[in-house]
Amino acid sequence: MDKKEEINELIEKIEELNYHYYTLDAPLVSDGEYDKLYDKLKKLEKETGIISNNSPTQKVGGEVLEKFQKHFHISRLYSQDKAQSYEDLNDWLDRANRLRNSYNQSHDDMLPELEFVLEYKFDGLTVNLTYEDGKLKKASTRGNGIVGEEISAQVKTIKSVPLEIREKSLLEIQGEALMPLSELERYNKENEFQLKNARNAAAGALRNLDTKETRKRNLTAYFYNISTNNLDFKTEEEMLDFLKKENFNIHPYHKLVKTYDEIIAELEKISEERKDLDILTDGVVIKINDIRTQEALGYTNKFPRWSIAFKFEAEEYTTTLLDVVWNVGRTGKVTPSAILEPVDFSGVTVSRATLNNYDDIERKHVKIGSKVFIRRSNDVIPEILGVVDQNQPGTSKIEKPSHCPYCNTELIEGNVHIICPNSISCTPQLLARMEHYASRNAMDIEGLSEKTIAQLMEELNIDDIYEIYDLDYDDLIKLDRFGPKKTQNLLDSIQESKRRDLNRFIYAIGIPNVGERTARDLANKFKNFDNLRHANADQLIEIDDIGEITAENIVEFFEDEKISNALDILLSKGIILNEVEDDNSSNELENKTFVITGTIENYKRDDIKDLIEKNGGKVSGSVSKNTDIVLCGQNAGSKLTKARELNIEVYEDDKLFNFLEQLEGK
Ligand SMILES: NC(=O)c1ccc[n+]([C@@H]2O[C@H](COP(=O)([O-])OP(=O)(O)OC[C@H]3O[C@@H](n4cnc5c(N)ncnc54)[C@H](O)[C@@H]3O)[C@@H](O)[C@H]2O)c1
Ligand SMILES: [Zn+2]
Repeated sequence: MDKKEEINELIEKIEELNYHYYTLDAPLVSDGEYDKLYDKLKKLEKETGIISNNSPTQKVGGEVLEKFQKHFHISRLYSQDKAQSYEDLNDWLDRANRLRNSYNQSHDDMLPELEFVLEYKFDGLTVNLTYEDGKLKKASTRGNGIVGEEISAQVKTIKSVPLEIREKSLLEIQGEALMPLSELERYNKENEFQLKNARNAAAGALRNLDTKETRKRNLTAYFYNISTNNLDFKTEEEMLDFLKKENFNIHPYHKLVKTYDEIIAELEKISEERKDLDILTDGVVIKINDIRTQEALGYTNKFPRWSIAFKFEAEEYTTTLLDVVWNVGRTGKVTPSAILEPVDFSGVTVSRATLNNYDDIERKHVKIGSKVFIRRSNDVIPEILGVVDQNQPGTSKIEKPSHCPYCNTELIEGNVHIICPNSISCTPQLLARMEHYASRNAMDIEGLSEKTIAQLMEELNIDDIYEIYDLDYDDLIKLDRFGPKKTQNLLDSIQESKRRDLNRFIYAIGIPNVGERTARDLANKFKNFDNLRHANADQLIEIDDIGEITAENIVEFFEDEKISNALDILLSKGIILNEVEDDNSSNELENKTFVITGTIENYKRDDIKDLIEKNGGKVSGSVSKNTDIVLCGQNAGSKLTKARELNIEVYEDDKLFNFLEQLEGK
């Protein structure tokens, strides 16, 4: 195929994708895949010089739907030029500097050294608000940058959008409407109709004539730009200040930097932190701070020359679901795991994804052979967001298993999960229980890894945890990969694990719903294991964080004859539990919630968490109005910003270290 044909084909394909994305709010491919096609087109256009006015590279995407009133923007709205690498960013900086220098050579009113404001690139739907006489007159989508769709009623469902402001002159204010990820999760739990992704969920909500539906999605919005000739801002920062004073929601993250190195340092930080945010961001927008420089640099057909969007690696992809396998966990839960056509996720090949439970499969209409959207955040196993097309031909239903794939026992239906009730001899259950017992935060038996446990089960017929205490040198030395040293080390660590704190043991035996924290509470209250075994539900509920269900779980666990016998045998192996004494822990931090952020020199996060919990406090992963104190190390990011915003007490530097030392001294 010659290049011209290839260009035409790409244009056609991209136009189709644009239509599904911008007009229908239901994309056919992930952004990463779209960007690849787009970049290919740009490259071919550059190579051949054939650039049609109609090419998607030459215009802002998004046609208006008939069902909406057309809205003509007073000032044009633009897209953003993109940098996918530091090299691209450097090129942009060079260009901006060249443009500034050439301006300065021919003008007396010299432009200042470049400074940049960094903001999140919010991944939602652009909204343009028109204010006149201090009142919100109209709200519209961006559309193609010249004409958008009027969506005033829809935008007014966003509680934070001010209906009145103090400034009386005519203003157009741009921001991005977003559906918080927590809201997306809530919505999908509560509704039959499943939203696949927060970006399309926000766009679909605002471009919906039924404002009841818009309201149900609890959107939020962040604002970042004003187009006007009536106000005289000198810098981007001044403009943001103005927005803030007028009660627009502006994101607490915006940072003024001067050098390329500073920009890179921020990008590195944000690429990590954004994963903790409750909104989607697909990059950082880097804008020249000085407004006069912005004006001097101007615009292309499609974007400002004075700003650029640095895009992060895509987190979403599409691929085909090939099969579903069912795994059995420690408590007998049988959960589905999707086998995918391998897909390259910025360097990592992904071939599996979680599917939570059978309800999840049904709700998301996932079938064998479905083309699915998957999302990978942090390092966790990717999840399946939904299918591209519910009515895709050639797919087949995923059957719900009736018998355990491992032990063939008939499965029972739990609340949400299917359960294999054979806790005695179902291999994966046993293996997971033993692995949990031996894990670092439980009995901490070094060397007793999943792999070794599997080996012991298979070759020595170990089928309950107490049997490990009977192992001797001769048993182990004959196993594959076991030399004298490894054998002795494992025997030593098994011996050593016989003496542990009571709370570790309570955690290790795997009572349903009893995590580390509850185990500690139980140990503190009941002092020794016997008291706990004979506790009744009323006594258990006296503990703050234990509700009726957990209390019931605990009582049932100890009443179970098989469990009780196994525990008796286990204890008879010479396990000595350090009973909790009153002065062993303090309740100094009772009812206080802490958040840890940044790197704290000489301390591991887990250890700090331990210290706080030992003293009765709680540690949470995110800052909210329920946070009492934020412990702040180096390179702290958005959590710190949020803490300052909410006026939450922050311990850092000396104060932080004094506090930790005091706790350690307890
Ligand atoms: N999956 C698909 O099929 C498909 C199809 C079309 C487009 N897309 C996605 O959309 C992108 C192109 O869309 P686009 O042209 O709207 O550009 P864009 O979304 O990449 O960037 C421009 C937009 O960013 C917004 N923005 C967010 N935060 C901002 C901030 N702090 N300051 C300024 N602007 C901010 C503005 O609304 C602006 O219009 C593609 O790269 C792709 O990721 C995907
Ligand atoms: Zn089973």
